[in-house]
Amino acid sequence: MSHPPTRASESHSTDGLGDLDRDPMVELFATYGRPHLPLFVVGTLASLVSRTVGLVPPLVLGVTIDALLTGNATYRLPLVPAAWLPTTELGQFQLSAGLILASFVLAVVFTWTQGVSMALFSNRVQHAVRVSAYTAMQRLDMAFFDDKQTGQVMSILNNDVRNLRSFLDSTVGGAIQLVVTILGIAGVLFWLNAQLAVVTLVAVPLLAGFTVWFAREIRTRYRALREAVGELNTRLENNLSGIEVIKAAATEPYEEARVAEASEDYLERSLSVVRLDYFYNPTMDLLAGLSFAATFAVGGYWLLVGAPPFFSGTLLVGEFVTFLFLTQRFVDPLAGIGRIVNSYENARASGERVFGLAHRPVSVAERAAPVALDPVEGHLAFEDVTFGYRPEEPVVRGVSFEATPGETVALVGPTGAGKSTLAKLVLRLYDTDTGAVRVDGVDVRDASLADLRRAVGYVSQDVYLFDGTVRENLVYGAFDVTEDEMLAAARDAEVDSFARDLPDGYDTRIGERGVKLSGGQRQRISIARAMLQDPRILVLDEATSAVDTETERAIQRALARLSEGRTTLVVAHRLSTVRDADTILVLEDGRVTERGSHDDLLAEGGKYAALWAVQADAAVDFDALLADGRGE
Ligand SMILES: Nc1ncnc2c1ncn2[C@@H]1O[C@H](COP(=O)(O)OP(=O)(O)OP(=O)(O)O)[C@@H](O)[C@H]1O
Repeated sequence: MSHPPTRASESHSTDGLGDLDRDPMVELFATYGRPHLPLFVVGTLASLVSRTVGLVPPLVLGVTIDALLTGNATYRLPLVPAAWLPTTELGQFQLSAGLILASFVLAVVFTWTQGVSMALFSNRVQHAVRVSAYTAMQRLDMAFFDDKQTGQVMSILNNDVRNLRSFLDSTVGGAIQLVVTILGIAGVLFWLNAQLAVVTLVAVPLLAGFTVWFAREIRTRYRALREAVGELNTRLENNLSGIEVIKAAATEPYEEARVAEASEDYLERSLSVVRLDYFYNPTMDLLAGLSFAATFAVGGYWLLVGAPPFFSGTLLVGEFVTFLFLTQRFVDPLAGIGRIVNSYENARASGERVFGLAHRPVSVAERAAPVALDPVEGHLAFEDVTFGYRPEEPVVRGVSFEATPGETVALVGPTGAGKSTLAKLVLRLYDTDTGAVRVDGVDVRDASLADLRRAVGYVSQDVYLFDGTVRENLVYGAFDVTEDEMLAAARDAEVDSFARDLPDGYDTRIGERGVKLSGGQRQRISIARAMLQDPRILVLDEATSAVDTETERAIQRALARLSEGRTTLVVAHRLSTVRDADTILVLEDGRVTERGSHDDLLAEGGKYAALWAVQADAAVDFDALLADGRGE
């Protein structure tokens, strides 16, 4: 399973994503959260108010007990001037009951406001993060996509982005409430009885230290887990795409085992998170419980026996009840810190992956001031080009050739010789290691990428069609063509003949990747697409797969119409294409070993001539012939 590193992974760490220069969570808030700050502020304030209001019932309860039930103190409410308070006991009791009721109603209203604001905030941020992660992904080098499995990228764009949302939605609100509650209650506890508060808070440093350890431990486990989600997605995505092969080869049990293996790996890593969580959470609960028990023991002793050693003053029953209520509200959130740290670290691992896409350096990028290629004449030149997918293993070596506008250059050679790679270099899907590819004399690295790719039409070996109608696929990339132009191209590319017979004509949906069409039909749609793009330079990677003679002829006619008057670089598998080319390059192991027109090469009597002499079929078996030529 291990591959030697390629360009995509050599300069990067574990997962081939870019290194972030700041914490992913800072990036999340500073870049994506900021535009929706009002929602966040409303949510936070609502959360603060609902928590503060929540403190009212225990305070009122304590005061009521001490003033009205035990009669140990006068009826006093914090922050309320004594003159405003009722003087009769019944009036005071009614005020207490009213305050308790009002505080519950207000808490509900503000909790609702907080929930709605945070849900809007998190969903909007999710949308912005997803769109920007997609944009970042799209600009990455082809080398990234060669290396990275679709499932991994999908899991970043889907699962990891969603993970960030659920963190913002449930955890951020919870964390703010928690901080407010802990700080607020700690303050009130000190205000009520500083000596007893020390007993309650003595557990806090322990809890904090333990939580820091937990956060560190769980971070690496979450990173591994996010990776495993990607691996599992990759497996599933591969199998869905290859379902036909699986069924045809009857490899269902084998694939089930492979999916089970990936799922088990995911399970293992989830469990490693869960195990840590299940050690941490009860320990936190225990420490919090001890803090409550200690408060109860010390306060109870104080009430029953008198001030314990090192303590002074008196404690009232109502005060103690308030204190215990608040202590309970203090220790519960303490125990909840774990859930928040957990969710934070999970989101952080997702954030690293999502923002890693944007921070990944791109080598095939436009210069600051790119040269416009508009209009294009169509002069194409390769100057001593060397390129390898891994720089130490060149697959194109010192290739030079030139095609003046309107000329056709055919590339022939055995499989793996580097023909398709040369074709891709014209589009600048990769950058050359040495030498240069020039269009109209401009090095493609200096040219505007959009101009370059508009100027070069590419009909690849494996035609990719999008799920959609025939019409949508025809006009893909040339969206503003008229109906007549579309129909003319469809006729020229011999699409019209079959499109009209489809159930809904041009509006027939062709399925994912165009599965509802035959290979030859897909090929012709891609030729029509190139016609509508009307490029000055054409790169044709002829399909090697055999089609029937009639289809073959239709494709040939379509290609001939398409390449008319355009500079054409064709990876040729058919004699007709080769014979009519202005220049033929024989490529072997990345090098040009013969070059010239068909007649020149025949006269030369080299490998091409030998090949031609024995070639009887329409498709050329360069492999066998060149092997014969070498006397192997
Ligand atoms: N994306 C890639 N990443 C790494 N290596 C690649 C990649 N694409 C092709 N190669 C390797 O580069 C070499 C040249 O491949 P290329 O597709 O250019 O050959 P070709 O002459 O077009 O072959 P064919 O006639 O079979 O299409 C091969 O050894 C191949 O394994």
